[in-house]
Amino acid sequence: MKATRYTAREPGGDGNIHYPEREHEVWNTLIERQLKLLPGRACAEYLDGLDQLALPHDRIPQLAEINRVLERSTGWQVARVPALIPFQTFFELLASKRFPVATFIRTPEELDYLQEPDIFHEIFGHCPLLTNPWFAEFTHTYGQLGLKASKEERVYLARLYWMTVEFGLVDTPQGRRIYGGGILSSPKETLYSLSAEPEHQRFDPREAMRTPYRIDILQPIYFVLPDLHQLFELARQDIMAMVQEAMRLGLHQPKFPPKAA
Ligand SMILES: C[C@H](O)[C@H](O)[C@H]1CNc2nc(N)[nH]c(=O)c2N1
Ligand SMILES: N[C@@H](Cc1ccccc1)C(=O)O
Ligand SMILES: [Fe+2]
Repeated sequence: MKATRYTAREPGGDGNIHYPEREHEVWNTLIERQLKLLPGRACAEYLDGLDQLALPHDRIPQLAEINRVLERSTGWQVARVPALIPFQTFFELLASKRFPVATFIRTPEELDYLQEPDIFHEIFGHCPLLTNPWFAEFTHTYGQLGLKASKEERVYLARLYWMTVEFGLVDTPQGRRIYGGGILSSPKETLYSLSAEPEHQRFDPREAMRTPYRIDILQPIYFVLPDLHQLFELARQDIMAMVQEAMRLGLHQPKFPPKAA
């Protein structure tokens, strides 16, 4: 696990996390910037979830505020974690309808894009869609499968997650839209993902699982769902059989340069 450059903050005696003013300012800059960019770029289900969350602009929200909305809509909760967590913990959380939130926020220098999932990524990027029953069911099923999966199967499942929940796009009658939380929390990747620069492929679960990725660059390829309900359909199919097929067919060549050592 890559060492994180950030330190997650813990709650004080009153149960609240006390962030310094400069960190609330990063949140404010990020949310104001993204709220200008996302109309016409984020999918309707995400924007609906964002309305339900009614996130504050002037401060980093407390996890309890998020939980009140998630509890009411899909029964999900957010769970405070220190940073990137191991697969085992990650799948245990998702399998119990808890989403990991690392309680640190990026520095102004990394505002447009950072390699680690900070609180803005987890809350602004992922939580709005966790108010959507279909998306919540897919994520819950995914966690349960991950828990039962072998080490090698988990690597294929991670690619499926990466190409959907993290970096997925969806075609809609109004045009191509973003649903992946990893894009929605990055001003830079929001614009880049819908541009002609990256490759766009029609979503196929096996192809997604065969496609290697790096977490420290803008993605070279995005998979596009014909509609968001397809994720719900996928949760009802035999994903582990698709994992076996992807393993048998093997990995595609990486579309990115090897990571500088
Ligand atoms: C499967 C997924 O892509 C990734 O590997 C997991 C692992 N650990 C994580 N840890 C945190 N805090 N947040 C995440 O989104 C993830 N994602
Ligand atoms: N790159 C995302 C954060 C992220 C890190 C790692 C995995 C997924 C997303 C952002 O800048 O907001
Ligand atoms: Fe994420």
